[in-house]
Amino acid sequence: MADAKIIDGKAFAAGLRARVADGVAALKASHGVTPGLAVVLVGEDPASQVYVRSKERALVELGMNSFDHHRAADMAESELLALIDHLNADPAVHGILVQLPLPGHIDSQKVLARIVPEKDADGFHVVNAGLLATGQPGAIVPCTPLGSLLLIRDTLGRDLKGKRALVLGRSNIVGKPMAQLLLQADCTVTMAHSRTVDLPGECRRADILVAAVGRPEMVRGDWIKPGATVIDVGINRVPAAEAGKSRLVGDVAFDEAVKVAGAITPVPGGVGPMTIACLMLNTLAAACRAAGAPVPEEAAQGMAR
Ligand SMILES: Nc1nc(=O)c2c([nH]1)NC[C@@H]1CN(c3ccc(C(=O)N[C@@H](CCC(=O)O)C(=O)O)cc3)C=[N+]21
Repeated sequence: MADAKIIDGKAFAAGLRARVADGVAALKASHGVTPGLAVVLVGEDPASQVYVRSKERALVELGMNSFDHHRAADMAESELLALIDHLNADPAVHGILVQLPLPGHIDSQKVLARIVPEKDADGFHVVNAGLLATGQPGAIVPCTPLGSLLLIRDTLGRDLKGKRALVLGRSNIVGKPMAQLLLQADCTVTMAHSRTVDLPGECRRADILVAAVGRPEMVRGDWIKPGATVIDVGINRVPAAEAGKSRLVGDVAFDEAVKVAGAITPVPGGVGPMTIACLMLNTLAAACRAAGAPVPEEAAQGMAR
């Protein structure tokens, strides 16, 4: 069999960013509103600094306002909550992102719960999780699952009815919302995790396999149904052959899987760039809702807007 089609998330994300930039320009023209995202970074973790910088760059490129709030790792939880309150009340801020993980002395759930749901650009607030789970209008969908669904629809077409989907991983930020989106799209959804009996067998039944467990190259080629669509959410840094160097690998053993799958996302260049593009889309959507303008269809994914 021919090798799988490699799903170019980087190219799709570039197209999505261009559509968001058009939406930003249209909202400025129609309502005089410039979408703004506040990015809150606590501490000096180098990986977090890289992500935050790429988010800020994307915002400016797309014509949006970027409000940076970098704070020391030892800031008090009460100070962070006060900053969130301030951003909640600021009409120029349409989205708020608190970069995770937070330092250990800060309760992340408490901080995320403080963001007003309408400004929760990550879609992590329990209100947004609940709106998504119950299929109600106005849900902000988490960026990585949203980006993954856009790639799945671009590969298989809009109609995913009756397909068997398996989500490997049950986190609140990827696995659970991914399963909700696929269910909303009329897939038959299985959620698998570390305690699943016969993980390879479960995976082999899936027409759509989404791997989000954070274990480097855990999903092997013989776990994959021939022709399946494989979405690899994992971004794992592992030692490279050359001493002292590292490389990025996904949760899927790509070289094996590419020989079996029908289509597969690479790491890097797959889901990662979609996460940032969808953060831009969610910020635009939040600004549209705040202004009473129509919300882009891509942000809603078939749910009521
Ligand atoms: N509140 C919050 N929201 C997040 O969305 C969030 C977060 N905290 N904390 C950290 C993780 C991680 N994350 C990534 C985004 C883009 C890439 C990405 O673009 N990756 C590139 C490669 C990057 C590289 O080369 O290092 C790729 O896969 O092609 C990766 C990881 C968002 N996160």
